[in-house]
Amino acid sequence: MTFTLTLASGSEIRRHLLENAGLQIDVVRPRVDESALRHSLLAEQTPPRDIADTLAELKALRVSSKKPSALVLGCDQVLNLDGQLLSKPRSLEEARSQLLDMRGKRHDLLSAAVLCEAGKPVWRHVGVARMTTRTFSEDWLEGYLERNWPEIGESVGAYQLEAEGVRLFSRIEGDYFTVLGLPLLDLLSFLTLRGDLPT
Ligand SMILES: Nc1nc2c(ncn2[C@H]2C[C@H](O)[C@@H](COP(=O)(O)OP(=O)(O)OP(=O)(O)O)O2)c(=O)[nH]1
Repeated sequence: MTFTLTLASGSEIRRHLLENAGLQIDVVRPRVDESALRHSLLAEQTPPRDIADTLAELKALRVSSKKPSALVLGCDQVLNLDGQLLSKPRSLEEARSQLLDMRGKRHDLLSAAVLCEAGKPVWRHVGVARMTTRTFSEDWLEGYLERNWPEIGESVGAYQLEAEGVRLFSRIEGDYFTVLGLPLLDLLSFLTLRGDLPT
C-alpha cells in the first residue's frame, strides 16, 4: 500500500515541495483561527520559535483528531524582524511597507513542522533561515511589486525565493526549503527512518 501523508495546510508551495519529492499527499485544511492564537501567544511574550511550533501542532492535531489513522503534517512559518513578527501582507501597500522595513536588514524565517498520529505529536522540527536583504532602490521595488503582486501575498515575507524574490537578498544562511516554508530534508529523513519512505 503506498504511503500517503496528510497535509494539514492550504499552502500551495508545501504541497508542491512534497509532491515533487515523490510523496502521495492528501490535503485536509484545518479549521483553526490562527490569528487569535498568534495574538494571545504574542501577548504572553512567547518566543517566535514556540509560536510557529504551537501553531503547526494545533493544525496537525485538528486534522489528526478527525483522521486518527493518518500521519498528519501541520506547518507554520513566522518572520522575525528585530523581534517584530510579520504576517502575510494583505495588500500591495502592506507588502511595500513591509519590504521597506526589511530593506538593508536581516530577518529570520522560522519554519515549524509537526507530525501527528492518532491525535498525538510524533515528531517536530523548527528550521531557521537568516535572510540579509540588500538596500534595493524604491524604483526597483515598485517594479517588483507590480510584477509579483498578488502572488507574493501568499508569502509571509512578501517574496518567493524561487522567483524574483531572490533579488531582494545579498545573503541567505540556512536551508532553501526552510525559506519556502517547510524543513523538507528533516521531514524526509524522519519518514525514511520510520520506514514510511524507502531508504
Ligand atoms: N512560494 C513561496 N512561498 C513562500 C516563500 N516563503 C514563504 N512562503 C509561504 C509558505 C507558506 O505558505 C506561507 C507562510 O505562511 P503560513 O505558515 O501561515 O502558511 P499558510 O497560511 O500559507 O498555510 P497554512 O497555515 O499551513 O494552511 O508563506 C517563498 O520563498 N516561496
